[in-house]
Amino acid sequence: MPLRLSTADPRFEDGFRGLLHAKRETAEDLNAAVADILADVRARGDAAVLDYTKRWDRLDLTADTLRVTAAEVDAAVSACDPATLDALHLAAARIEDFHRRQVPDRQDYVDAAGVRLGARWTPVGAVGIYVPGGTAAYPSSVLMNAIPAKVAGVPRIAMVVPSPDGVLNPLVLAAARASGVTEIYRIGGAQAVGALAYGTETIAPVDKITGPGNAYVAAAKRQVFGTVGIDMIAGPSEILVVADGQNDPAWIAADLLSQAEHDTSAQSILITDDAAFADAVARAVELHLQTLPRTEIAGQSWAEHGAIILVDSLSQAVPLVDRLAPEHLELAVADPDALAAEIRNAGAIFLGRYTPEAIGDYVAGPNHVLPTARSARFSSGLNVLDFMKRTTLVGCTPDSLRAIGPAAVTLAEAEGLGAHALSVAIRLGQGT
Ligand SMILES: NC(=O)c1ccc[n+]([C@@H]2O[C@H](COP(=O)([O-])OP(=O)(O)OC[C@H]3O[C@@H](n4cnc5c(N)ncnc54)[C@H](O)[C@@H]3O)[C@@H](O)[C@H]2O)c1
Ligand SMILES: N[C@H](CO)Cc1c[nH]c[nH+]1
Ligand SMILES: [Zn+2]
Repeated sequence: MPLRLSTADPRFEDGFRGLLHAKRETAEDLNAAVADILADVRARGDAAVLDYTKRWDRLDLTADTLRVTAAEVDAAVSACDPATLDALHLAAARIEDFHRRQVPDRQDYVDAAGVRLGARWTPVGAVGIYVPGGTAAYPSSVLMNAIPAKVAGVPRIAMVVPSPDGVLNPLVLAAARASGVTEIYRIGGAQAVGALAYGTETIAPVDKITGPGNAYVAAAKRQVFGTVGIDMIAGPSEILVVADGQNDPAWIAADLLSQAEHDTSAQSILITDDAAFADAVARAVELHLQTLPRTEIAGQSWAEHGAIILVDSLSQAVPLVDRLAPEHLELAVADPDALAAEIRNAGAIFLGRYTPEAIGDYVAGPNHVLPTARSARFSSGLNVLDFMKRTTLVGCTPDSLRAIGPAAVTLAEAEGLGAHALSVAIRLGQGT
């Protein structure tokens, strides 16, 4: 049974702290194991990557077979069902269209003192995309990572995907082709992250690594941060549905299970103001679980991390939503815009009864790589700017330097930094 809570519950006062994912800590021994793998990859390059791939993915590669060839990608694309490829291309086109609107304009102006100011955006030079492949492969996640990089203008997009026992999902390779990936390596885990960060004889280092993965991948991304940039540490999926009693319970139950089926630690929560509806959703979840394919994962997730919260009125949902800061928020209510306007913290909001979260996972257009574990309080989903850098521009003339330079000299002297003061003053004819 998932947790049943109401406003009468004493835990309501503290925002149901027990529901928050505070326990998702990486174990120290896992961190140590990952540090060893990274150090080994740094020291031994390809040889270390090949050893770990043999050990963890049961795949005996050589430096020559690490990279997936263009002919293999051709064969994979031919092996895909045409209708599935059509769906993939529709998704890719919609995702690209949405992300194109995020490309920033160059900003340039001359201020009142005559100083030229501005900022220019340049793409990251090389990006590594991690595609998890141990137990489930997500072609949609390839699109969501690679397309914003392509739209940003990143010239080199290197993808890594583990190939346990030599098996690669053809649709993952088709997605790579559809989204502008320039090279693919059949490796995974911490060793793949290390290869992308430090480079090996075969794999040139990248500047930034994005993409989800298991605990080893997440720990490796944390440890290489600084050597390279990373996007975020995306944890298990989360869905929070705020629904009134006018919804079909079977629809809402399916929505809750859509994220529960990702992972046994995924979190699915319903907040409603209708007790009879809450009961009906709980029953509908049990019914769906009898027929769905990933029922073991979804059932465990729902039992251990599912919750139904009964509130007196839906306005009481607002502070709870903000406190839980969910990755995905569905507002299945009559006026979703009014409720959305009240909410500060959510990775993505799905408005109205006809907008299931799953539409955003695949074809809506916005990115499905979103902040989890309450990080929507301070961060946003993956986007084009994650693949670009902003460089500010300043240009003074003799006159504009004369206008603002003396204040810089004064502040430099106040900080006791003589060379700073001199480098301005000397141009004003004041230094020696
Ligand atoms: N948030 C998202 O958008 C999103 C999308 C897809 C997947 N995911 C998550 O990604 C994860 C995928 O995990 P996965 O395991 O299936 O694939 P994975 O590709 O992340 O990990 C597989 C690799 O883990 C390494 N590994 C396994 N056991 C190891 C050990 N004992 N020591 C060292 N390395 C080891 C191996 O190198 C293997 O190649 C899941 O947690 C899933 O929820 C998240
Ligand atoms: N919902 C996941 C992110 O939390 C992304 C995904 C991929 N495929 C299906 N769903
Ligand atoms: Zn999903």
